Parts: sequence; C-alpha cells; structure tokens
Amino acid sequence: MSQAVMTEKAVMTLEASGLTRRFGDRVAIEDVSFHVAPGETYGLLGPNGAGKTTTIRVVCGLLAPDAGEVTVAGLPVAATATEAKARIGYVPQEVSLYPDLTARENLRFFGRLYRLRGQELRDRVEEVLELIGLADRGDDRVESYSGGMKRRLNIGASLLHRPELLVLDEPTVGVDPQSRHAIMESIANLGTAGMAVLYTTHYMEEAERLCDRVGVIDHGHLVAEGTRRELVARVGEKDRITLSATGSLALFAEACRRIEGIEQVDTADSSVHLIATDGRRRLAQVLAAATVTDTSVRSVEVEEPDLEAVFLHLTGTALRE
Ligand SMILES: Nc1ncnc2c1ncn2[C@@H]1O[C@H](COP(=O)(O)OP(=O)(O)OP(=O)(O)O)[C@@H](O)[C@H]1O
Repeated sequence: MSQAVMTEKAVMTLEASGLTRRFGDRVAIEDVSFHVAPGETYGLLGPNGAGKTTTIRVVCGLLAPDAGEVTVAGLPVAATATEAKARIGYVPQEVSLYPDLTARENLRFFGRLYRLRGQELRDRVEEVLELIGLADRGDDRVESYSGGMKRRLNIGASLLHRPELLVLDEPTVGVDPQSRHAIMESIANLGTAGMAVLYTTHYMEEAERLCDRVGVIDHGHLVAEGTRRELVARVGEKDRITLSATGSLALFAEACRRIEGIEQVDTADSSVHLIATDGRRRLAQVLAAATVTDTSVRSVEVEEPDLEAVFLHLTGTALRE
C-alpha cells in the first residue's frame, strides 16, 4: 500500500458522496458514499440487483446521479468532465472487442482512441500484453480466444492510457477457473503498482482475496464497509477452532477455558471445539495447554468467519440467493 493511503489528507483517487439514482419509482442506489485511496483495491460486494453497476456507471460519468457527487483525483466527474474521465479505465461487464482483429491490433486500435501514437503506442501495447499474460497469443485473432482471455484483453484495453483509477464490473462472471485466476493476479499486481481499483463482485472469495476494503451493498444501500477483519468484528462473528485429540480432554478443556479470548469450549468423543476471538493468535497457548494436560493433538483446524457470514448477519439473506 502506498504512503498516500496512510496519510489522512492525501487526495483520494476516488471520492463518491451521497450518490442517489432512481429509475422511475425504483431507487437503484441511495446515499452511497465511499472513497478509494491511491494503491487501494476497494470491492463493492452485493447480490444481483443490489446497485453495483448503477454505482459504477455514476462513478465513471456514464450516468448522471439524481443527487451526490464524484471526484477522481480531486476533479469532479460529470458528463462533460473529460479531464476527470481520462483518469479512469472502465471495464464493463460485456466484452467489447473486434473478434476478427488480433489482440495486438485491438490494443493498437483502442490505444489510438486514447490518443497514443507511434513508439509510445507500440511500447504500451507490448507492456499491456505482458501484464495481462497474453504476450504469446498477441497475434491470434480474438475470435479464437476463450471467454476468459477476451476478458483479460478487455481489461488490457482499459489500461493503455495509464489510468489512475481502474473500475471493473464483475470481471470474472462466466470465466473459466484458469482465466479467473489470471484476471485476479493481474488486478492484484495493478494494486501493488499503485493504481486505485474499484471492483464489483458477488463472489465473496474474490472480495476477500483481492480487496483491501470492502463495501457491502444491498438494495441500493451501502450497509457496511471496512477490511474483512473490521467487518467480521463489527458483526461480532467469532473464529472456531476444532482439535482432534486424545488424552485427558476434560482437563484440556478446563485449561482452554482459562485462555484469554477463548469464549466457549465443548468436548466431544475425540475432539474439542473452541470459539475464540482472533483464533490464530490463541493457537500457541491452546497447544501449550494440550502439552501440560498430557493431551495428544492429531489435527487443528481454524475456521474464520468470512464475508458471507457478515453479509448474512447484516442483511438477513445469503449472498448467493
Ligand atoms: N436502466 C434501468 N432502468 C430501470 N431500472 C434499472 C436500470 N438499471 C438498473 N435498474 C434497477 O436498479 C437496481 C440496481 O441495478 P444494478 O444493475 O445497479 O444492480 P447490480 O448490483 O449491478 O446487479 P447485477 O449484478 O445483476 O448487474 C435493480 O433493481 C435494477 O433493476
């Protein structure tokens, strides 16, 4: 994470405040506010119809909000604000490429739209092909690509002009696992390289793996935001530790009850179940308690609550309904 993320007064790459947008009587989003710092990857996590695409379209200046405002690198985004929009790379849900052109030709075409020319254009096309892992397929026509490769190229096209903010709308939907992995790797690298990324998904594993912070959106409202740890702490979810063990389990359980942060201890035939805050940090003490009570531990499993649990807690519904 860059220094700018740490400094409170740094200019945010993206600042969205009070965004509201209606379609007729339907309120698609209401009073949505969040920011993305330089080098930060922010995930908007929510089920279908929650308002993710609407938020993104407003952020990119493709849809005017009924209320609220957006700035990118301090510049207001509005329908006519080309200076702000030039700092955004937008990857829509639908792939938009020329199937009968090669990947290189597609990138050259989009690069020219972004006003890149000559050597700069040629260099940038090669850099982007490397970045998205398609350098060895650059001269193949796009119609021969898998769905995932097309998505990667689509992301590449949005990076040619070196945007400060990359906005991706569910980039892994309908993509094979290998390409999904490649897409996530490329995005993780962009964040590391200092680019701000706004990422929408309804896959909580992606949000957990990629995003520094997550905003949970449901029925057009941002219901919570923070790091995974913060969100989990906010809803009061605890870790579960399961030990498979033999020996004097009653004594062992008693010793575990005395460890700070362990809130519940249950024993079964040859296992002990613990409920703890910050379970991983308690492990050393738990294993020491096993040694002291002559308990032999065969396996230990720590289950940390995930964003699915947070979502369920906050909204009362499962994410994948
Ligand atoms: N152009 C439109 N006209 C009417 N209603 C719309 C329009 N665009 C979005 N909506 C409504 O606004 C709400 C939010 O939709 P949005 O597409 O932003 O959700 P989403 O979270 O991106 O879902 P998905 O993952 O399915 O795209 C939905 O109820 C949707 O039906």
